[in-house]
Amino acid sequence: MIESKKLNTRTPFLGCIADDVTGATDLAINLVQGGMRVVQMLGVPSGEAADQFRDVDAIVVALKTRSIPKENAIDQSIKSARWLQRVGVDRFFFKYCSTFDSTNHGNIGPVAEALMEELNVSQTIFCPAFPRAGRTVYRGHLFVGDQLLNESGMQNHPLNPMTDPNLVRFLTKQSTKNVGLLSADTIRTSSDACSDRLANLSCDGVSLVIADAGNDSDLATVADAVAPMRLVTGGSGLARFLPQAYRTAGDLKSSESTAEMPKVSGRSLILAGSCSIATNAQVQAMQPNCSTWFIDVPAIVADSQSELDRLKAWAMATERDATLMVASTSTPDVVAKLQKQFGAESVATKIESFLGAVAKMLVAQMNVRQLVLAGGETSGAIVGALGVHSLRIGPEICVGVPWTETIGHEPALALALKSGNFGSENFFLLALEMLS
Ligand SMILES: Nc1ncnc2c1ncn2[C@@H]1O[C@H](COP(=O)(O)OP(=O)(O)OP(=O)(O)O)[C@@H](O)[C@H]1O
Ligand SMILES: O=C(O)[C@@H](O)C(=O)CO
Repeated sequence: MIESKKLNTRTPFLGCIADDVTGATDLAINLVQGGMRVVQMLGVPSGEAADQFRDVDAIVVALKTRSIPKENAIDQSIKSARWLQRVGVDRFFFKYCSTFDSTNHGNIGPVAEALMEELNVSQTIFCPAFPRAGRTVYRGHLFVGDQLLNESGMQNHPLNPMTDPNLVRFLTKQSTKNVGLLSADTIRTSSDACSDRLANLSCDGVSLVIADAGNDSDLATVADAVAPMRLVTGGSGLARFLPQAYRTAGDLKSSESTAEMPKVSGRSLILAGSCSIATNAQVQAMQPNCSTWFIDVPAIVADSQSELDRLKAWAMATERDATLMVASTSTPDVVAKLQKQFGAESVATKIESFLGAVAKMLVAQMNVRQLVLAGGETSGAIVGALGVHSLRIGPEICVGVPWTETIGHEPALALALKSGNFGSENFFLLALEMLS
């Protein structure tokens, strides 16, 4: 018996596929806090894995697939899953946003179904709840703090406005398989009761199961119940409890996980492309502490190179060590106007690639080495422009946001990738003070 458990424990054990880069670092820090040694990769990984993952329990692959056409999202997710299988991982986790960011067409349902087929899985769980960040699910309805999802500000999201808080109904629209619920009543009975309920749902032909969760104790119970599943899907709230569940099941060895501060000195830069309520407040609160450039969106649509040149001249004229902040962050009325004028997708892409070019220029020419990025799509575009391929996870700045340090990137950079809605009003200052 002991012998077979020994054979079951392997490193890397868990392979994760995240649909955006801030979500990936959120997942990574939660796995580290759960006691796993984690490496984060950016983009679909390729090549053979050498010895580099021998001392790693989990690999987190950060994609940028949340808001792209679903065929493309499926393709990148499956390629990542195949690479993870080649590396030898045993269990898989598909990470999406704790606010279930998606549309009636996907990509959460379609990607999950494609992964199920690839991994030969007949049932999986959908557990976005992240109570420490205020996201809870009750009777299949998603709340942000005290508000239903569709009244939380997420109804104004620039790319995926969330207008239906009923996740069973919403996931059904995106999926081909039957959707059911693992309710709080069952979860609060026991993890065995959850396993029984999952088995009964499976007999009834239900393959996709939304899980309620109102607190960390619910998540720990769900984690115990889903530990045997080859594929689990959800937010980082559940992921925080999976390492212990795998250890209790005898599938994962205990290991020493560390989260060291990045040791990178140089100039600091904040780049904000999120238009969430939290980021709007954070950008406003940071202004007295830095030199700020607000992006003129019509001007970058017309001629982004001239705007980049203007921005460079502004940056050169700032005090030598001043923190710089460049933001497109706007209120919903301004966003709606710009989207009407230029098209939602096109304006988003222009802003993302402009911010990517700003980051590249300021790192290359102005000794910027410490970057705080706000927004998942935004961060994905910027790390892509910088050519960052993997990250070491450092200590947590606030729930779901760690400092990270680039691996194998010249020059080394300290990066904080903040999910749009995470962090208190003084997040940017807090983050930079941790480095000083
Ligand atoms: N002023 C603006 N008008 C229209 N679109 C904008 C504006 N500023 C930013 N955007 C776009 O809105 C999108 C914001 O998405 P992003 O993922 O970066 O933030 P978020 O959704 O708040 O964060 P997260 O995904 O981490 O929750 C980006 O594609 C960005 O380019
Ligand atoms: O789950 C969350 O809320 C975040 O990790 C995220 O994915 C936001 O982009």
